[in-house]
Formats: sequence, C-alpha cells, structure tokens
Amino acid sequence: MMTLKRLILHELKMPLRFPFQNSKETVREKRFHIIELMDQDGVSGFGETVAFESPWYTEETTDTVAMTIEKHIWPVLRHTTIKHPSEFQTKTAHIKRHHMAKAGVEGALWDLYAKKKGRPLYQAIGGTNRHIEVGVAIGIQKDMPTLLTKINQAIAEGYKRVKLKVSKGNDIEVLETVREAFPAIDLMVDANGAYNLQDLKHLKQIDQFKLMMIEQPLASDDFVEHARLQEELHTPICLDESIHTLADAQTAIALESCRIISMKLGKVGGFTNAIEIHNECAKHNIPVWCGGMLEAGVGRAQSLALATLPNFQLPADTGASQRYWKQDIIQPEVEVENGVVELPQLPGIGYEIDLEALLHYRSYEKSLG
Ligand SMILES: O=C(O)CCC(=O)c1ccccc1C(=O)O
Ligand SMILES: [Mg+2]
Repeated sequence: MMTLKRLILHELKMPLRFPFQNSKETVREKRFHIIELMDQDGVSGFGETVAFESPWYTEETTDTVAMTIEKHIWPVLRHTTIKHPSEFQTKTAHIKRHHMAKAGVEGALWDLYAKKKGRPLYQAIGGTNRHIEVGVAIGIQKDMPTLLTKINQAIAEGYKRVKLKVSKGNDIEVLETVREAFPAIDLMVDANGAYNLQDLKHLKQIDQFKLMMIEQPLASDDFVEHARLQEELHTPICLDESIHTLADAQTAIALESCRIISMKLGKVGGFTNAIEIHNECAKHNIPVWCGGMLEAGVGRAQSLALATLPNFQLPADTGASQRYWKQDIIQPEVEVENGVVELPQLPGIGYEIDLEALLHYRSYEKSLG
C-alpha cells in the first residue's frame, strides 16, 4: 500500500556531450524533470520526463509536461492510496494524451512500488532478460570522415548495431559510403518523418543497403501511406512517432504499415500501456525494441527495465551514460560491455540517485504536497 504524500518536480538542465541532429531538430541540451514521489513511510520513487524543449518529436514539451503534472495529474493522485501501479492509468484516464507527463509520474510510482516490494523494477513488470543488447544512434554529422570515425568507435566499443539519422538528400550517398567502409555491420536508419510518398522512387534505393529497418520514414499520422510504402520496400519499416497507443499499434498491424515497432515509455504513457502494446505485438509476431529519448540515468534505467520483456528482440538505443553525459545523475552510471547492459539486481530502478549530480544540474525544485 502506498499513500502518495508528496510529488517533487526537480527541473534539470544537462548539456549533451555532443549535439544530436536529426531531420527535424538539433538537440544540444536537455531540460527535463526528475519526478520524485514520496509515500507515507518517506520512501521515494523516481521517474523522468523525456519531452524536449520544442514539440518536434511529439506535441509535448518540457513545459507542457511540468504544467500537466502539476495541474492535472498530481491533483488526482495526492493523498490517494494505491495498491498497484497499474491503477495509475485508470485514475488518470480522463486526462487525454499527455503521455510523457503521465509516463514520468507512472515511472516514479513503479519505482516506488518495486522498492517497497524489495524487487528490481524489471521483475516487477514481468521482465526476464537481464542482459540487454544495445546499439548506437548517430546523429547527422558535419562530414563523412566524422561519421565514419563515430561508427568505427561504436563498433570498437562492441555496440551491436548502428542507427544513422537521415534526412532527405542526406541519405543515399551517406549509406553508399558507410556500406563501403562497413559492408557487414548491422545497420539501420531513422528518418523522423522526413519523407512523403512522393519520395517513393528515391526511398526504394535504400533496399540495396541491406538495412535491418528504416525507422519512421513518413509522418506520424500516415498509417495508410506507410502501408503503401511497405508494400514497395523489402526493407522492414519500423514505426516510432506513429505509435502512442494500443489502438495505434493495432492500426499499424491491421494495415501492415510496418513490420517492427519501436517502444518508448514516454510516447505511450508509461509501463502499463507499453506492456499492453508489447503483448499485442508479440501476438502478431511484430518484434519490438526499446528506443531512446536522450535520457538521463533515471529514464535510461526505466527504459532498460522495459527492454527485459520477452518480445524485445532487437538491440535497444539505450547505451552507456558516458555517450551522452559528462556525468550522469545515477550511481553507478549505465555501462556497456561488449554491447550489453547487465541490469542491476537492486530494488526499484536498480541505480542510486547521485544527489550531488542532481543538485549540480538542478535549476529548481517544486514540492507539491
Ligand atoms: O540515443 C537515443 O537516446 C535515441 C536517439 C534517437 O534516435 C532519438 C533521440 C531523441 C528523440 C527521438 C529519437 C528517435 O528515436 O527518433
Ligand atoms: Mg526514432
């Protein structure tokens, strides 16, 4: 039993070690919130909100997330008693969408629940695989030598596959050069919706590169168009921005808009929904894998816990803390060995909050009682 006494919004500003450029935006710094939920015994659970400063990925932003948590989510949770975190979705069902806001709080609730049970979070959600294979996502680079160096480093470090961000015109020649240098690596691209169906002829050229998948080639609402495109491509389409709900996954599966789905806690509103979508995909033989949102340690730990479920069949984007941050906010940081993260066996997310680092990055704290 958890009676929710207090929610603390810690706003953090963390500069990325390297700017991350995709077809829509260049992210240099993350401003986000660590959500701390405290119960009647003074036990705290931690979640992380993953929205960006501007609404380029989905409609949510750092500020809409904070506002939604304060004005809409916390008021329905405050001083209520909860037996199991799955109750969160029913309690907040009247709040439409705002998935990243919900996922931040729901994640904290799951961490709190798992800590009270003395169990690792991944076990509490029903996960089994403690060894998560990870790949890297490499943003658009200023020139080819820089890109080739980054790929080389990632492979030398043991990462299991390489995902390249592409945009219109910054694609085929890039892939030609990369494939020439690395003929056999597991390679994929992510377009973040850079194309439309008028680009069909252009897009068909990617089949020659033997990619594992092309992630989100068209706009997020284009389920029908993605189905048309998938008919014409041998390369499997993976949907990312298109999938926010179980209904989205069912639509994509029914229309054959994709053959793979990328999962992220933020875009689907947390673990309960993610598990539902994961199960639906498993039922229809659609492999899923865990995407990333340039998370700091808490969000990274939560994503890793999600990726322990059995239908996560492809390497995740949630690599080592050090690839993103000079110093992460968890102890120990997420580390990768031979392309694998081994999940800790401690209760909850399994990593301690590094309070010194949290304070170092924190711009403000708001305590809601
Ligand atoms: O390294 C990561 O955390 C994921 C990199 C990535 O591709 C990404 C990063 C931020 C927002 C969206 C995406 C995406 O998967 O589209
Ligand atoms: Mg993506």
